[in-house]
Amino acid sequence: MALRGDTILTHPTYNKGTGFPLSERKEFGLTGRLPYRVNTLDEQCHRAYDQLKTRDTPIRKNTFLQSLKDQNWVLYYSLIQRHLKELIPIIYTPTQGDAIANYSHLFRRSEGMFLTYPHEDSMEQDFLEQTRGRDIQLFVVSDAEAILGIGDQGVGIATAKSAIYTLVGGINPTKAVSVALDVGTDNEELLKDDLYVGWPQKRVRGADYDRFVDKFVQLVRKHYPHSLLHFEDFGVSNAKRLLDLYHDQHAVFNDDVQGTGAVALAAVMSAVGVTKTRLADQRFLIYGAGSAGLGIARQLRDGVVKIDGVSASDAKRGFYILDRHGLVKESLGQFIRAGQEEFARPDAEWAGVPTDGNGEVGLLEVVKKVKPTIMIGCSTKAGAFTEEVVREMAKHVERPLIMPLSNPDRLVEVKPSLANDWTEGRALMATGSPFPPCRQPNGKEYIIAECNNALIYPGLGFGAMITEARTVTDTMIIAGAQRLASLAPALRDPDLPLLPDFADAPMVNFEIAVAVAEQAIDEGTAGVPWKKGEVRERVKAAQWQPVYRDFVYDPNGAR
Ligand SMILES: NC(=O)c1ccc[n+]([C@@H]2O[C@H](COP(=O)([O-])OP(=O)(O)OC[C@H]3O[C@@H](n4cnc5c(N)ncnc54)[C@H](O)[C@@H]3O)[C@@H](O)[C@H]2O)c1
Ligand SMILES: O=C(O)C[C@H](O)C(=O)O
Ligand SMILES: [Mn+2]
Repeated sequence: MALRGDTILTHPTYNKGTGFPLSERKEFGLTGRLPYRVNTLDEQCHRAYDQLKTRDTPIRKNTFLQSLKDQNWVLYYSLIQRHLKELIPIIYTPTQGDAIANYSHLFRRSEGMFLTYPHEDSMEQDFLEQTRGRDIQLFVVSDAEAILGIGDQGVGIATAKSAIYTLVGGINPTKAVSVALDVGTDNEELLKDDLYVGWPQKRVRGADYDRFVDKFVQLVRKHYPHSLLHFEDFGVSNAKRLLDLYHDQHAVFNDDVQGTGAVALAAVMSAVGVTKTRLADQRFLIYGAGSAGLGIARQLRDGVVKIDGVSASDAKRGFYILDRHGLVKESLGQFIRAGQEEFARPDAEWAGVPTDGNGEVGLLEVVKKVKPTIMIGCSTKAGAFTEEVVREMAKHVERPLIMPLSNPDRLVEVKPSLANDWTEGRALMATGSPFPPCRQPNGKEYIIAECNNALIYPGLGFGAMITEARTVTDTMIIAGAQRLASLAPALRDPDLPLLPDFADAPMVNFEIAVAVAEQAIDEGTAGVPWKKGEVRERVKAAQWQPVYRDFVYDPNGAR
């Protein structure tokens, strides 16, 4: 390595702080630059954790950790790895929502790559400046139009998604880049804010937007043909459309559509294990039919087909989806958005069911008529699953599965404690953000599974990346979901949570990566000539660990 002195101390990839051993201090010109004591990584983590504890709110803890990440990656990842369950909600959902919403005000140091619409002409040069000499395997890109459930955040960058890839999936952070595609914002608050750091113009849409995104995707394809391109929090009019557009060109993955679909399928498989029924026996109600809601609907439908051997048209009959205009039924016409039409219910089926003044059928009426066994929320509408709705559902089903998946936590369709009370502790539950356990009337504690795509996307992505998969197929995703479901605690004991705990997420995602890689090899999507039997060892060997590596000074070497 050719870096020396302050340059190495201010470079988060190489900095070890007081962790530099004496020999390296001498070699890199640091002896006079650091205090006497050489600390172990354990000691450094101890100190950083003590400092973190003095920050009294989640957002202050988030800022502290961000600053640590700007200084020393090994220390940052090692500290979080030691306190994974406590700190994931600080760096990721739900706190990350506040951090992104306040990005311009909390701003200290930029991280990742910013490709901004008015600089379109220099995009290739900008891209190459940021990636030169690097072996990039993963791009996590967002245009920040639909960040969690909090909407358009302009220049919000999905760095937390990348950090989770490292923490949970074992991706080397030097091989991952977060990219902000800044095409403006329609968020008036941001446009009026003098401190806003993004491009303060209305969002570019239509052909200009498509050209800009395409330019970026083609750069990824040209310079990193074997990388995985992960799309995050794009608006509903673009998410699925872009996924379909690039699906056959490159290994692309939309987390909100596919990651959420996969983790929801695993939770539902776990629940049907508890109720000893089949996927094909369920009546699914999905409330909020945007990127996530439709991704889940399609994934569950495909799961019913693949796992229970039912035809696609029969499988589809079990689905009822609702959006802003209530139940999606054929007569909604122009209000049916692309992707919803395949789930639209025939009107004849709803004859005689009470509607509002506009002929729309609301949630309560759908629950009364359909008697769903599963109700999933991805609407961003806090409290939409009211007491009346939940009690009505629980009247007809012994163990209703209720999954309010909207994030962050303040946007959940129903708080688990309320759903637990209203169903006398009978509800099986999984949420998008972490929630405390509930107490059932029999005195038992019920742990609420966290059904967040972070429980699966790091493994899905790693499996695709390591095999240099040419495309990410539905069958690879189902293989990952099935492996996740097989690890569900509820399958061992129905009183246990529907999904593994986040503390076990690294082990779980290792298994998911293996399953996805094996599937890619089986179906011929893999670009590497591996045999299935070697996958486990390959994945293990490729996982990055946050430990200090020895450095040798070489004035002529790379940095
Ligand atoms: N748990 C997870 O892993 C996970 C993953 C992805 C998204 N989410 C959450 O799901 C929510 C939706 O995300 P998305 O990416 O699908 O957003 P989206 O904007 O694509 O979809 C939201 C949908 O909800 C509909 N909607 C809004 N208000 C409604 C209302 N009052 N009644 C019925 N429908 C309504 C919208 O019309 C839209 O179709 C967000 O809160 C997001 O954080 C959770
Ligand atoms: O970011 C998350 O917590 C999950 C999901 O991708 C979301 O958009 O809500
Ligand atoms: Mn998301």
